[in-house]
Amino acid sequence: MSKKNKRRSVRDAALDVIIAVESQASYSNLLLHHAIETNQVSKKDTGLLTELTYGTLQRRDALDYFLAPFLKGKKIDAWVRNLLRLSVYQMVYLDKIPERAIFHEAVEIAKARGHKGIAGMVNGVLRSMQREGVKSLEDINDQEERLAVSTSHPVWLVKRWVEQYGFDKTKEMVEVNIKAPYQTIRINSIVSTREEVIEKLTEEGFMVEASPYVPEAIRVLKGNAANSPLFTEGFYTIQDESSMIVAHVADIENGSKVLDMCAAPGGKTTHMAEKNKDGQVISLDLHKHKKKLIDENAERLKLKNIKSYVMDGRKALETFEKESYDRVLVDAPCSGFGVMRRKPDIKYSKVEEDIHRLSSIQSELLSVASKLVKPNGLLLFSTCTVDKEENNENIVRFLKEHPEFDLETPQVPSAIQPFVEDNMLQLFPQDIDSDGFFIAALRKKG
Ligand SMILES: C[S@@+](CC[C@H](N)C(=O)[O-])C[C@H]1O[C@@H](n2cnc3c(N)ncnc32)[C@H](O)[C@@H]1O
Repeated sequence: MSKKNKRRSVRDAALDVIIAVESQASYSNLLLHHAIETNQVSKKDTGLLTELTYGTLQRRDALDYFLAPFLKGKKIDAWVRNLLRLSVYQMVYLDKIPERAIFHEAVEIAKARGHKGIAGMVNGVLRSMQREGVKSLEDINDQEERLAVSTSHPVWLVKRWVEQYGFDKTKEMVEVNIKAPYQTIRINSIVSTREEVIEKLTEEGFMVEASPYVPEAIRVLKGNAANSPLFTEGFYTIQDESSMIVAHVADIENGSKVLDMCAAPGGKTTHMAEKNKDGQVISLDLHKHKKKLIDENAERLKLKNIKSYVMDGRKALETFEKESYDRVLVDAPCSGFGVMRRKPDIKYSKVEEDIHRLSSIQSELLSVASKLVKPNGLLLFSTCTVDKEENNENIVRFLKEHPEFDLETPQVPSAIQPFVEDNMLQLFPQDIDSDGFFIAALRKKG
């Protein structure tokens, strides 16, 4: 079969990704990447595929709110609900797609996946919505609930954030969370400079600019940097700007012994290894398939000073010697509320109980890490989440239980300094238009 024959309509491909995300088969970014890589839609349609998939996932609750009066509690299959969501997303939020094209595609997909009866129902719902218009979000009286539905965040999470950070900050955050993120890359300082990479990518037709916040970061405004040969040749790594700040805070002296306890896929391990050419980085991860990602990244970036192990960080003391590392990083498993822009499924899969469970794992990892740091060494704690229980409160408790540590002012790039508060860095996604992220640096007394 020729490649052309294998191609499917862009909306059909988007629907598959949305259905798989809902059934928790995988993360949206991985599924979307797979659909593009396996050439399911033509190159020119990849932008639309991304927009339809992310848009529908990002706005799920608002779309359900618009659909509810037309479904009148009718029981429908998950794929039909998702087809309706996909169609309503285009009707309400995209103005370049003619409604007749949306209806036609929806009916064709419904016929192909179901039968004529379902196609008729889908057509009926969409045409009624077109005729009668959608319900206003202003009809929701409670302002926190309105904010939650209009930006499709769980109500409990919006209420929790309002309590922790106030209404205005929460509003800014949830509004940014539904905007498309752009890609950023971190140059490999061992093989190149930021200027050289910018020049080469521009020659290849990418639209890029230097990050105003992180010295080794480049923002990719047009194009997918994973498709450039420079990526395969190890000139850079795809990584969010917020994540890059960790290696700055680690303040590594070349020749140090570094332990990264939760290291896969190796974003921070490789960054720290680049800053520690004559030293060593030991990288642990709980999962075998993830350790492989660390090794692949180290090889691609031509870094020889990384040694990885499959290991539960909480058991690291059974293998590694006490007080033998200059730097220990706990880039902990977390609720991931800072990366909802790139992984919208996080909004629908996490429950409040996850926060308590994760916070206690983080605390266990910190406790083990504290024993592995040398006197005068630094213990670094980071998460890609926005939640006080997982972040600030873990650090405050740690300091109470470990008087041998002091909380140190984190050494962040100068443009990030305004965001440091009480010697901890909690970045919100709206701060530098990047992932929400938390970092604390704990110095073991000499
Ligand atoms: C936030 S991610 C790390 C991202 C990584 N530091 C980077 O910059 O690319 C957390 C990682 O911790 C791993 N993990 C979860 N629990 C762990 C544990 N008890 N010990 C070691 N690794 C763990 C997960 O498999 C996941 O890869």
